[in-house]
Amino acid sequence: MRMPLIAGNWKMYKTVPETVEFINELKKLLAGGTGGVEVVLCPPHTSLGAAAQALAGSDINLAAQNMYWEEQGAFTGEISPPMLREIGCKYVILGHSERRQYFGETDETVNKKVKAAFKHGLIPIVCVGETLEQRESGVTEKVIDTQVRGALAGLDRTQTASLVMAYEPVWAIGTGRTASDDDAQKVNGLIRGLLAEVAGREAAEKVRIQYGGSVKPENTAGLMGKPDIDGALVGGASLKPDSFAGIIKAAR
Ligand SMILES: O=C(CO)COP(=O)(O)O
Repeated sequence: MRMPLIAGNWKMYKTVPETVEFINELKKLLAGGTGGVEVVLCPPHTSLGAAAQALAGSDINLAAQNMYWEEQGAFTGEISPPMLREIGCKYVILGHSERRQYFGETDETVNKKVKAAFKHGLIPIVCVGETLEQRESGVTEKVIDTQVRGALAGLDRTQTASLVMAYEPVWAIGTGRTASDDDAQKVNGLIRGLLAEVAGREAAEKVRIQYGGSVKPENTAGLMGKPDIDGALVGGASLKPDSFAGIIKAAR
């Protein structure tokens, strides 16, 4: 059985005091435990240290939203995998559509980052997803195929089995327009099939594949009821402790 994984991607929101306040509130809301659901918070880099301290002793894990692939060097403005490990991250989101769209990330750079994550003991949450234009022109499957194979090129089976995938259709991000449960399942199932092709069925069955795009407490249970949807990567609804806790509870 795959343990559901609910991750809150805060994007470029929350100062340090806001981060600490959120975590203290969330811990109260989840005082009875996370109920067999793995919970991950992905604050901006500036809040990671404070988040790690506030989360100490809880079973909530920490993720970064991005990183560079080199260990150190003259790369102004970048953060390395060992720096994320040192500050307490277990996961790192890689290849988010906003990184691809606004910061020039490609399947090649995502692949370098995925390999660097594994080298330094971080678990990548690899994001893939089509734009509205691509969906409407009928190339969703092709886009997902290219992104999945590109991101995972050169990984061994053990690495592939341990990563997390997130299907985030770009047209559903921040728009209030969620993919239907069936549409999300269709692409998540496609992703699992691709994982089986590149790493074998046994590895593919271990991978948690999240859905992301306007996830809210009200639509979580329907999505989670689908066989290949193993969690959610939540943006807007992860910014308030009560709605994020509502999603975690609905995923149980
Ligand atoms: O991009 C997302 C999570 O990474 C989804 O964002 P929203 O939940 O705000 O649509």
